[in-house]
Amino acid sequence: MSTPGDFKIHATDGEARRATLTTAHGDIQTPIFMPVGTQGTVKSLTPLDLEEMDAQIILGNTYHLYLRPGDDLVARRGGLHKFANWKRPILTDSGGFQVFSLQEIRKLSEEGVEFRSYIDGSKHFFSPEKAIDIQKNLGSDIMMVLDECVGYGADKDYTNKSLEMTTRWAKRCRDHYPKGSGGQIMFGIVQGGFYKDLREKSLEQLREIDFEGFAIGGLSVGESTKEMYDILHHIAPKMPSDKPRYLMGVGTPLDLLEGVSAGVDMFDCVLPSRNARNGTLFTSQGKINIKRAEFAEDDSPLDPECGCYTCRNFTKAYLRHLYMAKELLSYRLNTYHNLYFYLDLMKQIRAAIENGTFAELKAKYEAAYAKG
Ligand SMILES: Cc1cccc2c(=O)nc(N)[nH]c12
Ligand SMILES: [Zn+2]
Repeated sequence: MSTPGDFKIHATDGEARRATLTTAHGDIQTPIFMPVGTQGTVKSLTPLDLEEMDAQIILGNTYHLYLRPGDDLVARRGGLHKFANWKRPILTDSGGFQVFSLQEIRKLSEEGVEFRSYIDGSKHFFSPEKAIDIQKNLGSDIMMVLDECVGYGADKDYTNKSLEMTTRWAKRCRDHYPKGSGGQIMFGIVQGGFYKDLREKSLEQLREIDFEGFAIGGLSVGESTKEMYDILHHIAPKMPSDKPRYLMGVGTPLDLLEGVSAGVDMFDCVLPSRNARNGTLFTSQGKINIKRAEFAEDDSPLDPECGCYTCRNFTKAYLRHLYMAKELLSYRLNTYHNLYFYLDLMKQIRAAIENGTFAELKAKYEAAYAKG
C-alpha cells in the first residue's frame, strides 16, 4: 500500500530521473509540468480539457484563494477538489511569493508578512502557521511552506538573514502540520539567491526537517538564463536524491529540459497559459506568434507534429483571425495547444529517460529553439 509522499525512482539518465510520486489523489509520473490554476481554474480550460491532455496535477494559489472566495468558504464546500471538480492531485503555493511579487505595501517580520488585499485594500497577515491552515482548508495534496523569495540583486547579508528566517518559518510550518498527520504532504523551499554557499546553507538547514520534497525557490526572478542554470546545476544534484525536487516558476521548454538534466522532477510556470493570451505559441519547430500577417492565409495546422484538438481541427489562418478579432475562442484554443505542448514534452522526456535517449531529445529541442 503506497503512502502520500512515497517517491519511487524507476530509471535515470545522467542526473535525469524517471519516478512516481504518490499523493492522496493519485500517483504523479515525473518529470512533470503542472499547469497553473491560480484561482482554482486553469484559465479558459475545463477539467475535461485537462484530463484529455493528461494533466496529472494542477497548481492552486493560497494567496488568491484566501482573498477570494476565501479558504474557509472553499473548506465548507468540501475543499478545492470538490469545489473546482478536479479529481486529480493539486499543489498549492504558500502565498509568500505572491505577496512579495504582487504587493508594494507589505510588512515583513519574524512573525510573518502583513499585506493589503488587492481586491478591497483590507489588511491581512500570513504567519507560517496561517499559510498552512489555509492550505489545509483548501485540501491540496502538496503544501508549500511560507518563505521569502528575495529579489534579484539582493546583497549577500540580506540574502543570508532571509534564508535563515525562511528556515525558521519552514520549521514552524512542519511543526504545525507534522508528517503523517493527514494525507497532505509538505515541501521545503531552498532559498539563498545567487550565492552558491548560501544555497548550500539553506539546503543543509532544510534537510534537517522531515519534508516529503524540496523546492528550489528564488529563481526566475529576473536573472539571466545563464545565472539561473548556474545555480540550478549547483544545487539540484545536492538535494536529497530520494525525494522529489520542484523548480518553482520555471520555465520555457528549454528551461524544463535543462532542469531535468540537473535532476529536477517537477515544474510550474504561467508562461504557456500567459503566452497563449498574446498569441505566442510553442511548437515542435520553435516559437511562433500567430498574429503575424504571414499566417493570414496559411491553411496548415499550428504544429504538424502536435496531436492536440487545436492542431487537429483548425488552421493557422483561423487561429490568426480569432486572435485579431479578440475572440474568446482564441485564448481557449491557444491555451489548449500550449499546455498540451508542455505536457507532451514532459511525456517525451519521461520516455527518453526510460530509453536512455534524453541527451538526444534535449539536443533536438535546443536546435528547434536556438533562435529564441
Ligand atoms: C511560484 C514561485 C516562483 C518563483 C519563486 C518562488 C519562491 O521562491 N517561493 C515560492 N513560494 N513560490 C515561488
Ligand atoms: Zn497542438
